[in-house]
Amino acid sequence: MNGVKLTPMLEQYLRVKSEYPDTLLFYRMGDFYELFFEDAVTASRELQITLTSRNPGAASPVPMAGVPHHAADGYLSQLLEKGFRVAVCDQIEDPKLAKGLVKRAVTRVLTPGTTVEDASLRAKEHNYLAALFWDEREKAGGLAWADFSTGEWSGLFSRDQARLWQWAIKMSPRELLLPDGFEPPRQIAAVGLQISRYPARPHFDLAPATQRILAAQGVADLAVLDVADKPPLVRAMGAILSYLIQTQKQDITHLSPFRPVNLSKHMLLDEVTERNLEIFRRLDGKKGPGTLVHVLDRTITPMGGRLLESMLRQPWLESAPILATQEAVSLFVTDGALRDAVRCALDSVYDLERLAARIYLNRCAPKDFVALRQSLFGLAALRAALLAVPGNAPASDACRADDENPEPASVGVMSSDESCNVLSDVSGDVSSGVSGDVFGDISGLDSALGRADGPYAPDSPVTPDSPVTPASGALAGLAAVLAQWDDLSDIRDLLTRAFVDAPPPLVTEGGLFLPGYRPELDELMELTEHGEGRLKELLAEEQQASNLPRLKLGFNRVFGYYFELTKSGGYVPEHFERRQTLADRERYVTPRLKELEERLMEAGEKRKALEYSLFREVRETVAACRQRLASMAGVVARLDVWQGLAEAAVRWDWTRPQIHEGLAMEIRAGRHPVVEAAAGGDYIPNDLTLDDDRRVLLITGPNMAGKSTVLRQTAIIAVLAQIGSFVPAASARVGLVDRVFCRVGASDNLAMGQSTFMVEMSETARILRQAGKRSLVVLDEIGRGTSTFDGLALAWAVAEALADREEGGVRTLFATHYHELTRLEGVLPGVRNYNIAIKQWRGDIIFLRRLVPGPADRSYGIEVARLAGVPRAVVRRAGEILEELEKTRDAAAGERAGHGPKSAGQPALPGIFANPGTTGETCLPCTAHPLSLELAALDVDRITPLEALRMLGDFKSRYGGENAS
Ligand SMILES: Nc1ncnc2c1ncn2[C@@H]1O[C@H](COP(=O)(O)OP(=O)(O)OP(=O)(O)O)[C@@H](O)[C@H]1O
Repeated sequence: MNGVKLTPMLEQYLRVKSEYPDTLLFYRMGDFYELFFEDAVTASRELQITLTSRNPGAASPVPMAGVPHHAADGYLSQLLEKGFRVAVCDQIEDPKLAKGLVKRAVTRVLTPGTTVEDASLRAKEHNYLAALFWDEREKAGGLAWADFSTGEWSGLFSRDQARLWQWAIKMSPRELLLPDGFEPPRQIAAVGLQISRYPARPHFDLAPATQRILAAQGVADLAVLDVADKPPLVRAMGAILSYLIQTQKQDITHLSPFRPVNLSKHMLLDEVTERNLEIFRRLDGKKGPGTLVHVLDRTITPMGGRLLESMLRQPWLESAPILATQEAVSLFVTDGALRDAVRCALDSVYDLERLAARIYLNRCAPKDFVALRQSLFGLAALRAALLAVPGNAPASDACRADDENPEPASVGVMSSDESCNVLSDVSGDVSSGVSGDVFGDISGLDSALGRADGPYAPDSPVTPDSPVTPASGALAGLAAVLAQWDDLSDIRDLLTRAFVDAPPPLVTEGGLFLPGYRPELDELMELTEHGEGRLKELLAEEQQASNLPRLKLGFNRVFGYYFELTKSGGYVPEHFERRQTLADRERYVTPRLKELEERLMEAGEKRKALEYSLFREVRETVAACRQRLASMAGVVARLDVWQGLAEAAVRWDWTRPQIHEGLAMEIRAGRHPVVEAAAGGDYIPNDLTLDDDRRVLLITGPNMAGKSTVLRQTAIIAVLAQIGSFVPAASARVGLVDRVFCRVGASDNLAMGQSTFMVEMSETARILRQAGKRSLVVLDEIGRGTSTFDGLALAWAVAEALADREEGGVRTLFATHYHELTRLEGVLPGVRNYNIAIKQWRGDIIFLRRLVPGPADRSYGIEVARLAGVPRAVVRRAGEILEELEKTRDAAAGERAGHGPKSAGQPALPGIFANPGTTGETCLPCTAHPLSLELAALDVDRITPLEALRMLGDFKSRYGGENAS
């Protein structure tokens, strides 16, 4: 900037820019937004727009780049997508009236986490802005997140910083606010979260945070929001509000009531499990095909998609909402006509939730009202579809879309006829807003289902293992929804009367409203659109009244409109005022012509101004209905999720699982939904049971046999069951799961600054500490990332620690190539061997994909390598080496034991597995060392460092042998 001669305009620019140093400043000049200096260079590179200069030819030219203001949205969303923050500086006075330089000010700051424009949002995904605060002295922290585009917000308090970071990764916010100086772990950089740093004061300060929250939520006490005793969470929430106020330049009042995550009500799926189960992204980080959500998501509206996403992130842990959802899904499964009709109606419902928020925030364009109007017609159609259930045919015939889906063979719910009868009998309460469902109850359905005498009444808990039978709750749920239904017909009628079908993009240009909406506007429209006709009418009147058939109408810049007569003489009416005399003609005006002309001239401007004010009036009317809109958006989201889950169930032939509060899981003919979708009809289903006798399944089998698949399908079935979905199995009984841990051996996380093995072990440590009796642990080849002996020893110890618990082993599926582990069966309670069967045929192996009891005989790694196309010579050589290794192993075992056991495919571990003097029975530490038992029982999270030190001394003195002090 040195040497640049600053004009007043550039001085103004730099003054504004200095207040927004971390943003690109879009500076309004006429019909363009211009960027200068560094910003111009950046924008021209990122947006591929021309870089020019403000003062070409000057000694120090000022770089400049610009975009037309009417096309700014597209450019803004590109910048947001790339992670930039943009301050929009508008002219805040009419340039025509300005004395000197036009006043300008930043009217909003756009950031990736606060955007509300569709172009910068993904329809079926939330767009979270998050803030994390950690109080080092109190050892407690809070993470809050808000979707500004919908108004949903939530968060959690924890005394475990690692847990907060895990949640931060899991919620994957577009932007994360951190207090200055608070360093995030390296994972955060690796997962690509955008961090914005803010001074702790005043953004995270407790007192102002409290004030901001109370004002934003319209409550007098934080206790109402259940955060009064969670100061770090209050600080994080306060930071979010402060950031929103700062960027949006307006009060933030549209957020729904804050609901902290209630960990006791939801199944916990940490971010590693989500990743390993490929729920939202494949292991390679990509979205789309290959993920569970891609197979499952048959929702139609954005709200439905987002609700499904929330449900998958936090499945329920309580049976009531699961059963309620199952009931509703069952109804849509059995009644294909209803499902079709509802799908058809949903098709015309746009993103009601975000539309309502945009309108409320005054960030809407005319097209938003047209979309809203259409959505409200969709609401009426939706209600008609639901009401038509008793008659069945009429509503669905009109828009029956696809009959290709076969009905599922077995669904244990009532017939649609039975359903219909109940539909109109029961009323209930419909919760407001989509977010109402996400982390709390689905109150409409729950309350309808939780009838005092019903099997799912909240105070009649499902007893362990008691089967849950279908009930007529779905109809009650639907009836409850219908009883509270609001078509918003007043708003629909208003919008129908008001807006044309294809309004222009800008509110200031006019052309938005329909004739007949307001008489005064009609007049102006008539003038602007039919002004010429009016003039012609006046001409005809004058010609007739004065009998001047040769009278003409003309226009010039000096006089405007005029009448013209030739000088041939003759009569000139009295009210004609001469304006100009030419050689052969004279030009006149009349009072009526002047008045008409004035009205014509003004009409264009007046019309624009009137339309603008009418637009604002309509906006305010609709904004006042935000609560009703949000409430219906919630209803639509729920219906959409129900029908979507039903559609998936029918499409993939899934069944309704039985949920119970015991610990057993029985899956008959289970399938992995994603692998099945790819394999088509070739998928081979498997049975799997976890119960008291079979608590820890050790699954062996050749590479490629299908171990990981069966492991993950079980976890996925549990997740699906607990969101209330049907599951890919012929039948399933699922004992409620409070946490799923899914770890895959050699996941590479170099980018996160940890070695593969380190990552694996820290994840394993977390499981051993956190997994409880109700958890489901899925371990896929743990221990593979180190030397064989270390790996085997660790895998062994981990399996022991999970199986050998006072309250009974943790439900665990453990896939391993360490065949030695199979010896744990019969030694530790609940451990059972399974393998995935193969067949050998002419030296090749055939994968049968069947899970069968018993251990596998060996790994068949070399055979699989051959199948994979490893060159023959290498395969042959590997065979020879394997033979040598086995001979050495047998000889060594023979030396030590005389006749040691022939281990299955792995070298025995000296000193651990060989047991001299026995005849080949299992020789591992059948009973664990007392120290390991004590360690296993120790809850490290609950002891202080001092206690730990004391215990260490104690262990050393008791088990330290000679060296014990
Ligand atoms: N039940 C099944 N039916 C059909 N195909 C299957 C089935 N199970 C697995 N497959 C196919 O086999 C492939 C390998 O399965 P998977 O990764 O589960 O094997 P694995 O035993 O875990 O192998 P490795 O030990 O090498 O990790 C899958 O990608 C899938 O294509």
